[in-house]
Amino acid sequence: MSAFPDRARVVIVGLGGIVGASVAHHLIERGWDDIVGIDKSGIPTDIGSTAHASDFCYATSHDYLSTWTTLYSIDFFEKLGHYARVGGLEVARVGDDARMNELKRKVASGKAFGTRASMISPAEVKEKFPLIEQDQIQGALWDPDAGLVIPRSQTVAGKLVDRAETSGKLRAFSNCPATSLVIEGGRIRGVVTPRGTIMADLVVVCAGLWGRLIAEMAGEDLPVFPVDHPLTFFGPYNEFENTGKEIGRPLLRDQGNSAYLRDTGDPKTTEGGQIEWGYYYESDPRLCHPRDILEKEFARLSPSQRDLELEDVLSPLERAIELTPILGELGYNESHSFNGLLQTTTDGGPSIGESQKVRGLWYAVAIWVKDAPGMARLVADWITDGRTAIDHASIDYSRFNPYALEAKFIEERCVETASKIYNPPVHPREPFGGGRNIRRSPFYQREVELGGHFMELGGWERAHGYAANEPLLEKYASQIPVREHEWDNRHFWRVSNAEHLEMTADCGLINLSHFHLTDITGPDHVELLEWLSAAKIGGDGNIGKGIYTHFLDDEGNVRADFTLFRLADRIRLINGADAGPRDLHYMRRVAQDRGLDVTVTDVTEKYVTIGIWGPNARVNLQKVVEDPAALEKENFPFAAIRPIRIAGKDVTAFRISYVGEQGWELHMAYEDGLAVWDALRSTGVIAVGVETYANSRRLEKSLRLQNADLRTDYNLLEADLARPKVKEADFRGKAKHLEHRARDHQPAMLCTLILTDNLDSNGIARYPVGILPVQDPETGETLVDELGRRSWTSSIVFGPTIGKNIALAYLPWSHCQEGRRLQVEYMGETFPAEVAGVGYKPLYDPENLKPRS
Ligand SMILES: NCCCC(=O)O
Repeated sequence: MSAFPDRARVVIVGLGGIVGASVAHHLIERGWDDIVGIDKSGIPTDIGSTAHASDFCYATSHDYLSTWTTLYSIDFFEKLGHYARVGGLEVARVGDDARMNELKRKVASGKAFGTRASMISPAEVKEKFPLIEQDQIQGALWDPDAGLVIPRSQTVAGKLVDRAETSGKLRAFSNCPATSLVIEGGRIRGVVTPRGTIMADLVVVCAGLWGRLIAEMAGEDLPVFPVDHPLTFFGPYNEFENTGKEIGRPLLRDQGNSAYLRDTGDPKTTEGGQIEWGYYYESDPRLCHPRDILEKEFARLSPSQRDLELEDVLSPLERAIELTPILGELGYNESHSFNGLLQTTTDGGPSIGESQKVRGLWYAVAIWVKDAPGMARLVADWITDGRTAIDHASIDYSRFNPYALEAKFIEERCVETASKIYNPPVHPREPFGGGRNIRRSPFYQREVELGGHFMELGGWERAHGYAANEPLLEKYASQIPVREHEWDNRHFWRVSNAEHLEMTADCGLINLSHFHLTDITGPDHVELLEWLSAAKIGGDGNIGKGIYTHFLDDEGNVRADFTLFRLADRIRLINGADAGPRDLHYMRRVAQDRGLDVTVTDVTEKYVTIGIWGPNARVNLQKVVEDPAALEKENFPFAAIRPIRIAGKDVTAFRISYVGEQGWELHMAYEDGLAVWDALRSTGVIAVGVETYANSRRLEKSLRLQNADLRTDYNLLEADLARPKVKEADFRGKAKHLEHRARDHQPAMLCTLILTDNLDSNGIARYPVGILPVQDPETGETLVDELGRRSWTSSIVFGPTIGKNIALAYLPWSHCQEGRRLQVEYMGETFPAEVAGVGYKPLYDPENLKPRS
């Protein structure tokens, strides 16, 4: 063993798990050396979740990033000779139509993201998996590429570490916990261990179940929580003895019963042939704070394998025996069964990326085995290049607002996500029930009185529509279909579409208090934003203007989309609630890296915003402002910002529109908000729910949303957001952007699609939600562009003014023709679609005359 080092380029905390080992491997692959890995246990770990994981790899999911990371991992494990591609089943029991529909949706997501999952009949299931009672099921998803890491991910972790050590680029130290971090001037300097302090430029925390304890050393928290997960064993099961098969049968998921099953294969190649049956406590998840995880010497099996009472799982086990009677025939191996700890998280995603507080401290926590090599590849690329092969917004630790890193919130949300690991299916629009009412606008009580239908974003309670507007349903009945399919209608309120139409005919107020607001001040604030933004920011002519622009990454791809106010002494960035926190941390880091003297401050809770839009926006606003003439078209040009006064309060009015109508965003101090709301409502203008703003009118206007339609997977020209001219000043991504402009066409374009017919095979009109693969009707295959990127609906909604389902999707250049016929797949059925516009193409008011009226 090498001498204990006192310095390294990188220290990995938690090297012994599959995540730590994979990070070491990928950093080395990206050219890093002088890496030290430490682990509080053995290497490979004998106490972490890698030591007991079931090692499933199912790639098919509704999340593109996790499909990508799992497919990458499968390939990685297979190349190492450690993957059994036995295939995986997910069954729907007779009577469980919700599960059956979910499986069909999953197959569609698989087609969108590139898996080979398909639906198969009960007879086909029986053929693949003879242990099943065929009459218990109505169908199944079959993924031929699902499988298991063999013999265990723990073995792979050991092998990766051995290889890395052999390369001379990694030194590994087991039984060496991190006891504190050395942090100076907001930067990581090293890790303290009982064996000595290792100074380092970078520290990557891969400590899995104990990750929160390491984050605490940096004064921050991770939104993750270990949760019990019963793993039970039945045997002996020696059907595959001497067959040479590591694993004999496909994997079986029975999510309707919150359970799964697998065999452990040939006893000669494993620990003895058994069947593993696993379960998730979904009605009563049992969290275990990392502080309460036992030390090794006190644990019966290991700290992450906690004792299990069979009675706790008896009733789901009985249901499992109905499906797979063999479980009742084999003996229960009590001594080998346990509650394995796995990580659950507040939003289902891991915590990856640089610390919010300490530069050079990175987290890679809450990663399942199936994603570990893929996530490690992203981490290594991110650390090395500042970007990753696919957009990483959904895993970035910077995505969390401060309230989302508080203990109570973490616990509430983790309980909720733990209760939804398998069942019931999660609707794409499903709001969280826990961790609510964190942020309420000053008009919240008024909205409650109006019968607001609330969902949450960025901690804000947002009304998507108001019961008080239901009388409008009669007025617009012919334009607002009743959604007969429960799934299409879930978490949707028909009144929202009536509000949409009323705003179009007259005027409406929209509560936009959820905007994430960041003030950038200091001598270099313009220089920072000039460097980051594609639009020109500097120059006195821009003072008093609102500017819509983007941050690009070094590849010229879109990483942020927002408006900003160029004020005399500051820039205020107005951002989506979802995207804002990441952009705030990004600006701070870039300013620091470039040595700029700026202060970046989150002012989200200090100000609120109301939108007033519609053909009568001006006349209504003129009724309550102190100087009505100032609102006249000639006095208040489009995109201008002007101070106005309403109800004796100072308001910053911004003439802009995300809903394609005449009107303003009105920004004011939080404490002035209620008076302004009441004054505006006194004119008789209705409150319009945020559904119109965020979804229905947005898509009628072909407007793009960051983290849905805009991602770093596509460039600014593909998103059709490039300006006519490129600004003089240099900016991040400019060189690549110029290269993109020089092409005669882009590999793909973000297009507007309409569903030309939405009747399903039962004659029911459908209003699809979620991810739908976009296919060529000739072949039935999902479209793929020349860079291998697949086409799916990044947004989809019914537009009541247009009377059709409208979607946005990136299409390969070969299919970018207006009128081109396509199809989309939803719940096992295909619907004809058509390209309504290549690139940015509003279907409502295509000339954009209304906002400028
Ligand atoms: N803990 C076992 C994982 C099972 C699954 O991936 O469904």
